Amino acid sequence: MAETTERQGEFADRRVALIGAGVMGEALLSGLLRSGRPASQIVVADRSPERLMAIAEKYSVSVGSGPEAAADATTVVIAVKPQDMAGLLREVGQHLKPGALVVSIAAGITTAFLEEHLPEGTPVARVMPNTPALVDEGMTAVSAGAHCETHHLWEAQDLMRGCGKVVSLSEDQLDAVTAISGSGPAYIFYVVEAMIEAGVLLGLPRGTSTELVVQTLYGAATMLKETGEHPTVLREQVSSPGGTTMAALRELDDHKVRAAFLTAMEAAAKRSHDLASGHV
Ligand SMILES: NC(=O)C1=CN([C@@H]2O[C@H](COP(=O)(O)OP(=O)(O)OC[C@H]3O[C@@H](n4cnc5c(N)ncnc54)[C@H](O)[C@@H]3O)[C@@H](O)[C@H]2O)C=CC1
Ligand SMILES: O=C(O)[C@@H]1CCC=N1
Repeated sequence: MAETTERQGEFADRRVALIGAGVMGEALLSGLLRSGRPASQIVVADRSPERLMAIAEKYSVSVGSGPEAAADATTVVIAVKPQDMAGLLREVGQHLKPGALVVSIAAGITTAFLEEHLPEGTPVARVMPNTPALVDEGMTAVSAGAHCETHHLWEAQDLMRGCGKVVSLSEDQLDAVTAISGSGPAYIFYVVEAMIEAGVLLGLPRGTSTELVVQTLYGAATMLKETGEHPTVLREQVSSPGGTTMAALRELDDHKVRAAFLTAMEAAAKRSHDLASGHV
Protein backbone atom coordinates (compact mmCIF):
# COMPACT_ATOMS: atom_id res chain seq x y z
CA MET A 1 0.00 0.00 0.00
CA ALA A 2 2.83 2.40 0.98
CA GLU A 3 4.60 1.53 -2.26
CA THR A 4 1.46 2.18 -4.31
CA THR A 5 0.99 5.59 -2.67
CA GLU A 6 4.65 6.42 -3.28
CA ARG A 7 4.34 5.47 -6.95
CA GLN A 8 1.15 7.50 -7.30
CA GLY A 9 3.12 10.55 -6.07
CA GLU A 10 5.81 9.81 -8.63
CA PHE A 11 3.22 9.98 -11.43
CA ALA A 12 1.38 13.03 -10.07
CA ASP A 13 2.28 15.33 -12.98
CA ARG A 14 2.01 12.71 -15.73
CA ARG A 15 -0.95 11.81 -17.85
CA VAL A 16 -0.88 8.87 -20.22
CA ALA A 17 -3.09 8.57 -23.30
CA LEU A 18 -3.40 5.06 -24.70
CA ILE A 19 -4.70 5.06 -28.24
CA GLY A 20 -5.78 1.66 -29.54
CA ALA A 21 -7.25 -0.61 -26.89
CA GLY A 22 -6.97 -3.96 -28.64
CA VAL A 23 -5.01 -7.03 -27.46
CA MET A 24 -1.73 -5.22 -26.73
CA GLY A 25 -3.33 -1.92 -25.69
CA GLU A 26 -5.33 -3.71 -23.02
CA ALA A 27 -2.28 -5.71 -21.88
CA LEU A 28 -0.33 -2.47 -21.44
CA LEU A 29 -3.21 -0.71 -19.71
CA SER A 30 -3.61 -3.51 -17.19
CA GLY A 31 0.16 -3.54 -16.59
CA LEU A 32 0.22 0.23 -15.99
CA LEU A 33 -2.55 -0.10 -13.43
CA ARG A 34 -0.97 -3.11 -11.70
CA SER A 35 2.33 -1.21 -11.45
CA GLY A 36 0.67 1.61 -9.52
CA ARG A 37 -0.27 4.22 -12.15
CA PRO A 38 -3.47 5.84 -10.91
CA ALA A 39 -6.43 5.20 -13.22
CA SER A 40 -7.23 8.92 -12.94
CA GLN A 41 -4.06 9.69 -14.89
CA ILE A 42 -4.82 7.42 -17.83
CA VAL A 43 -7.18 8.11 -20.71
CA VAL A 44 -7.94 5.50 -23.35
CA ALA A 45 -9.09 6.01 -26.94
CA ASP A 46 -10.27 3.48 -29.51
CA ARG A 47 -12.26 3.93 -32.68
CA SER A 48 -14.64 1.17 -31.58
CA PRO A 49 -17.23 2.62 -29.16
CA GLU A 50 -18.11 -0.90 -27.91
CA ARG A 51 -14.49 -1.60 -27.13
CA LEU A 52 -14.13 1.71 -25.29
CA MET A 53 -17.21 1.08 -23.21
CA ALA A 54 -15.94 -2.36 -22.19
CA ILE A 55 -12.52 -0.92 -21.23
CA ALA A 56 -14.04 1.95 -19.21
CA GLU A 57 -16.24 -0.51 -17.30
CA LYS A 58 -13.48 -3.03 -16.63
CA TYR A 59 -10.68 -0.63 -15.62
CA SER A 60 -12.49 2.56 -14.45
CA VAL A 61 -10.37 4.77 -16.71
CA SER A 62 -11.54 7.83 -18.66
CA VAL A 63 -12.14 7.32 -22.35
CA GLY A 64 -12.40 9.68 -25.29
CA SER A 65 -11.47 10.22 -28.93
CA GLY A 66 -7.84 10.04 -30.05
CA PRO A 67 -7.45 13.85 -30.30
CA GLU A 68 -9.13 14.37 -26.89
CA ALA A 69 -6.88 11.80 -25.23
CA ALA A 70 -3.73 13.20 -26.85
CA ALA A 71 -4.53 16.82 -25.98
CA ASP A 72 -4.24 16.23 -22.27
CA ALA A 73 -1.35 13.77 -22.13
CA THR A 74 2.34 14.07 -21.29
CA THR A 75 2.86 10.63 -22.87
CA VAL A 76 0.85 9.21 -25.76
CA VAL A 77 1.12 5.45 -26.28
CA ILE A 78 -0.05 4.33 -29.71
CA ALA A 79 -1.19 0.71 -30.03
CA VAL A 80 -2.99 0.60 -33.39
CA LYS A 81 -2.07 -1.68 -36.30
CA PRO A 82 0.81 -0.45 -38.47
CA GLN A 83 -1.65 -0.01 -41.37
CA ASP A 84 -3.68 2.48 -39.27
CA MET A 85 -0.68 4.46 -38.04
CA ALA A 86 -0.40 7.20 -40.70
CA GLY A 87 -4.10 8.07 -40.43
CA LEU A 88 -3.99 8.16 -36.66
CA LEU A 89 -0.88 10.37 -36.55
CA ARG A 90 -2.61 12.82 -38.90
CA GLU A 91 -5.64 12.77 -36.59
CA VAL A 92 -3.79 13.41 -33.31
CA GLY A 93 -0.54 15.18 -34.29
CA GLN A 94 -1.86 18.71 -34.12
CA HIS A 95 -3.49 18.07 -30.74
CA LEU A 96 -0.32 16.99 -28.92
CA LYS A 97 0.85 19.07 -25.96
CA PRO A 98 4.25 20.70 -26.68
CA GLY A 99 6.98 18.32 -25.47
CA ALA A 100 4.66 15.31 -25.12
CA LEU A 101 6.38 11.96 -25.67
CA VAL A 102 4.89 9.65 -28.31
CA VAL A 103 5.51 5.93 -27.79
CA SER A 104 4.59 3.53 -30.60
CA ILE A 105 4.36 -0.23 -30.17
CA ALA A 106 3.52 -0.89 -33.84
CA ALA A 107 5.57 -3.53 -35.62
CA GLY A 108 7.82 -2.11 -38.30
CA ILE A 109 6.89 1.55 -37.84
CA THR A 110 10.18 3.43 -37.55
CA THR A 111 10.89 6.47 -35.42
CA ALA A 112 11.64 8.33 -38.70
CA PHE A 113 8.11 7.50 -39.92
CA LEU A 114 6.60 8.74 -36.66
CA GLU A 115 8.68 11.94 -36.73
CA GLU A 116 7.72 12.64 -40.36
CA HIS A 117 4.02 12.44 -39.48
CA LEU A 118 4.20 14.47 -36.25
CA PRO A 119 4.99 18.13 -35.53
CA GLU A 120 8.68 19.02 -35.90
CA GLY A 121 10.74 18.11 -32.82
CA THR A 122 8.27 15.65 -31.26
CA PRO A 123 10.10 13.16 -29.00
CA VAL A 124 9.21 9.61 -30.05
CA ALA A 125 10.18 6.13 -28.86
CA ARG A 126 9.66 2.86 -30.72
CA VAL A 127 8.83 -0.02 -28.45
CA MET A 128 8.28 -3.72 -29.12
CA PRO A 129 6.46 -5.56 -26.31
CA ASN A 130 4.84 -9.01 -26.33
CA THR A 131 1.59 -10.50 -25.03
CA PRO A 132 3.05 -12.10 -21.84
CA ALA A 133 2.84 -8.47 -20.62
CA LEU A 134 -0.68 -9.55 -19.63
CA VAL A 135 0.81 -11.68 -16.84
CA ASP A 136 3.69 -9.29 -15.99
CA GLU A 137 6.16 -11.55 -17.84
CA GLY A 138 6.51 -9.39 -20.94
CA MET A 139 9.71 -8.75 -22.87
CA THR A 140 10.02 -5.26 -24.30
CA ALA A 141 12.71 -3.53 -26.31
CA VAL A 142 12.79 0.27 -26.46
CA SER A 143 14.64 2.52 -28.91
CA ALA A 144 14.81 6.28 -29.02
CA GLY A 145 13.95 8.66 -31.84
CA ALA A 146 15.98 11.71 -32.85
CA HIS A 147 14.38 14.09 -30.31
CA CYS A 148 14.00 11.56 -27.49
CA GLU A 149 16.11 12.70 -24.56
CA THR A 150 17.29 10.51 -21.69
CA HIS A 151 14.31 11.40 -19.49
CA HIS A 152 11.94 10.48 -22.33
CA LEU A 153 13.67 7.13 -22.74
CA TRP A 154 13.35 6.49 -19.00
CA GLU A 155 9.67 7.32 -19.17
CA ALA A 156 9.17 4.88 -22.06
CA GLN A 157 11.09 2.18 -20.17
CA ASP A 158 9.16 2.88 -16.98
CA LEU A 159 5.85 2.57 -18.81
CA MET A 160 6.78 -0.92 -19.96
CA ARG A 161 8.53 -2.11 -16.81
CA GLY A 162 5.14 -2.48 -15.16
CA CYS A 163 4.54 -5.60 -17.22
CA GLY A 164 7.88 -7.33 -17.44
CA LYS A 165 11.48 -7.02 -18.52
CA VAL A 166 12.74 -4.06 -20.58
CA VAL A 167 15.90 -3.59 -22.65
CA SER A 168 17.10 -0.53 -24.58
CA LEU A 169 18.41 -1.30 -28.07
CA SER A 170 19.36 0.60 -31.17
CA GLU A 171 16.61 0.86 -33.72
CA ASP A 172 18.39 -1.24 -36.35
CA GLN A 173 17.78 -4.25 -34.05
CA LEU A 174 14.03 -3.73 -33.70
CA ASP A 175 12.97 -5.82 -36.74
CA ALA A 176 14.91 -8.76 -35.27
CA VAL A 177 13.37 -8.12 -31.83
CA THR A 178 9.91 -8.13 -33.42
CA ALA A 179 10.69 -11.48 -35.06
CA ILE A 180 12.04 -13.04 -31.86
CA SER A 181 10.22 -11.74 -28.77
CA GLY A 182 7.37 -9.74 -30.36
CA SER A 183 6.03 -12.66 -32.40
CA GLY A 184 7.77 -15.28 -30.24
CA PRO A 185 4.84 -16.26 -28.01
CA ALA A 186 2.95 -17.40 -31.14
CA TYR A 187 5.74 -19.83 -32.12
CA ILE A 188 5.75 -21.29 -28.62
CA PHE A 189 1.95 -21.69 -28.61
CA TYR A 190 2.25 -23.35 -32.03
CA VAL A 191 4.75 -25.89 -30.67
CA VAL A 192 2.53 -26.47 -27.65
CA GLU A 193 -0.47 -27.12 -29.92
CA ALA A 194 1.57 -29.65 -31.91
CA MET A 195 2.78 -31.47 -28.78
CA ILE A 196 -0.76 -31.67 -27.38
CA GLU A 197 -1.96 -33.17 -30.68
CA ALA A 198 0.90 -35.68 -30.52
CA GLY A 199 -0.20 -36.72 -27.03
CA VAL A 200 -3.74 -37.28 -28.34
CA LEU A 201 -2.33 -39.27 -31.27
CA LEU A 202 -0.52 -41.47 -28.75
CA GLY A 203 -3.80 -42.16 -26.95
CA LEU A 204 -3.78 -39.65 -24.08
CA PRO A 205 -6.98 -37.79 -23.21
CA ARG A 206 -6.74 -34.19 -24.50
CA GLY A 207 -6.91 -32.72 -20.98
CA THR A 208 -4.09 -34.95 -19.74
CA SER A 209 -1.95 -34.17 -22.78
CA THR A 210 -2.52 -30.43 -22.29
CA GLU A 211 -1.57 -30.60 -18.61
CA LEU A 212 1.62 -32.55 -19.39
CA VAL A 213 2.70 -30.16 -22.15
CA VAL A 214 1.92 -26.90 -20.34
CA GLN A 215 3.75 -27.97 -17.17
CA THR A 216 6.69 -29.26 -19.25
CA LEU A 217 6.94 -25.89 -21.00
CA TYR A 218 6.69 -24.03 -17.70
CA GLY A 219 9.32 -26.26 -16.09
CA ALA A 220 11.70 -25.97 -19.04
CA ALA A 221 11.31 -22.15 -19.16
CA THR A 222 11.91 -21.94 -15.41
CA MET A 223 15.06 -24.08 -15.74
CA LEU A 224 16.38 -21.82 -18.51
CA LYS A 225 15.75 -18.72 -16.44
CA GLU A 226 16.83 -19.99 -13.02
CA THR A 227 19.87 -22.13 -13.87
CA GLY A 228 21.28 -19.79 -16.53
CA GLU A 229 22.55 -22.93 -18.29
CA HIS A 230 22.88 -22.94 -22.08
CA PRO A 231 19.90 -24.70 -23.73
CA THR A 232 22.28 -27.18 -25.36
CA VAL A 233 23.44 -28.36 -21.92
CA LEU A 234 19.86 -28.68 -20.71
CA ARG A 235 18.86 -30.59 -23.85
CA GLU A 236 21.83 -32.94 -23.50
CA GLN A 237 20.77 -33.72 -19.91
CA VAL A 238 17.49 -35.07 -21.27
CA SER A 239 19.05 -37.01 -24.15
CA SER A 240 20.20 -40.45 -22.94
CA PRO A 241 22.48 -42.41 -25.29
CA GLY A 242 20.33 -44.56 -27.55
CA GLY A 243 17.22 -43.30 -25.74
CA THR A 244 13.79 -41.89 -26.53
CA THR A 245 14.76 -38.20 -26.75
CA MET A 246 17.46 -38.81 -29.39
CA ALA A 247 14.95 -40.84 -31.41
CA ALA A 248 12.61 -37.82 -31.43
CA LEU A 249 15.31 -35.19 -32.00
CA ARG A 250 16.63 -37.11 -35.01
CA GLU A 251 13.16 -36.86 -36.57
CA LEU A 252 13.09 -33.10 -35.91
CA ASP A 253 16.50 -32.75 -37.58
CA ASP A 254 15.41 -34.95 -40.51
CA HIS A 255 12.39 -32.65 -40.95
CA LYS A 256 14.67 -29.58 -40.84
CA VAL A 257 12.76 -28.04 -37.93
CA ARG A 258 15.75 -25.96 -36.79
CA ALA A 259 16.23 -24.60 -40.33
CA ALA A 260 12.49 -23.88 -40.51
CA PHE A 261 12.74 -21.76 -37.34
CA LEU A 262 15.60 -19.74 -38.83
CA THR A 263 13.71 -19.16 -42.07
CA ALA A 264 10.49 -18.33 -40.22
CA MET A 265 12.11 -15.65 -38.10
CA GLU A 266 13.91 -14.21 -41.10
CA ALA A 267 10.47 -13.89 -42.74
CA ALA A 268 9.06 -12.14 -39.66
CA ALA A 269 11.95 -9.65 -39.56
CA LYS A 270 11.54 -8.96 -43.29
CA ARG A 271 7.83 -8.40 -42.80
CA SER A 272 8.58 -5.94 -39.99
CA HIS A 273 10.99 -4.10 -42.27
CA ASP A 274 8.45 -4.05 -45.14
CA LEU A 275 5.68 -2.69 -42.91
CA ALA A 276 7.76 0.46 -42.45
CA SER A 277 8.00 0.92 -46.22
CA GLY A 278 4.22 0.83 -46.57
CA HIS A 279 3.97 -2.74 -48.00
CA VAL A 280 0.73 -3.32 -46.13
N1 LIG B 1 -0.57 -8.59 -30.59
C1 LIG B 1 0.72 -8.70 -30.31
O1 LIG B 1 1.22 -9.76 -29.89
C2 LIG B 1 1.62 -7.52 -30.50
C3 LIG B 1 1.21 -6.40 -31.18
N2 LIG B 1 2.08 -5.36 -31.35
C4 LIG B 1 1.64 -4.18 -32.09
O2 LIG B 1 0.59 -3.61 -31.35
C5 LIG B 1 -0.29 -2.94 -32.23
C6 LIG B 1 -1.72 -3.36 -31.90
O3 LIG B 1 -1.84 -4.73 -32.10
P1 LIG B 1 -3.04 -5.56 -31.48
O4 LIG B 1 -3.35 -5.03 -30.13
O5 LIG B 1 -2.72 -6.97 -31.66
O6 LIG B 1 -4.21 -5.12 -32.51
P2 LIG B 1 -5.78 -5.02 -32.25
O7 LIG B 1 -6.41 -5.05 -33.59
O8 LIG B 1 -6.20 -6.01 -31.22
O9 LIG B 1 -5.94 -3.55 -31.63
C7 LIG B 1 -5.84 -2.37 -32.36
C8 LIG B 1 -6.89 -1.41 -31.82
O10 LIG B 1 -6.67 -0.13 -32.41
C9 LIG B 1 -7.94 0.45 -32.64
N3 LIG B 1 -7.78 1.53 -33.64
C10 LIG B 1 -7.44 1.43 -34.94
N4 LIG B 1 -7.38 2.65 -35.52
C11 LIG B 1 -7.66 3.55 -34.55
C12 LIG B 1 -7.75 4.97 -34.50
N5 LIG B 1 -7.55 5.71 -35.59
N6 LIG B 1 -8.07 5.56 -33.32
C13 LIG B 1 -8.29 4.82 -32.22
N7 LIG B 1 -8.23 3.46 -32.20
C14 LIG B 1 -7.91 2.84 -33.33
C15 LIG B 1 -8.82 -0.70 -33.09
O11 LIG B 1 -10.21 -0.42 -32.93
C16 LIG B 1 -8.32 -1.82 -32.17
O12 LIG B 1 -9.10 -1.93 -30.98
C17 LIG B 1 0.12 -3.31 -33.65
O13 LIG B 1 0.75 -2.23 -34.25
C18 LIG B 1 1.08 -4.47 -33.46
O14 LIG B 1 2.11 -4.46 -34.43
C19 LIG B 1 3.33 -5.34 -30.80
C20 LIG B 1 3.77 -6.41 -30.11
C21 LIG B 1 2.98 -7.61 -29.91
O1 LIG C 1 2.03 -10.16 -35.82
C1 LIG C 1 2.28 -8.97 -35.67
O2 LIG C 1 2.45 -8.23 -36.65
C2 LIG C 1 2.42 -8.39 -34.26
C3 LIG C 1 3.75 -7.75 -34.03
C4 LIG C 1 4.48 -8.65 -33.10
C5 LIG C 1 3.48 -9.62 -32.68
N1 LIG C 1 2.35 -9.45 -33.29
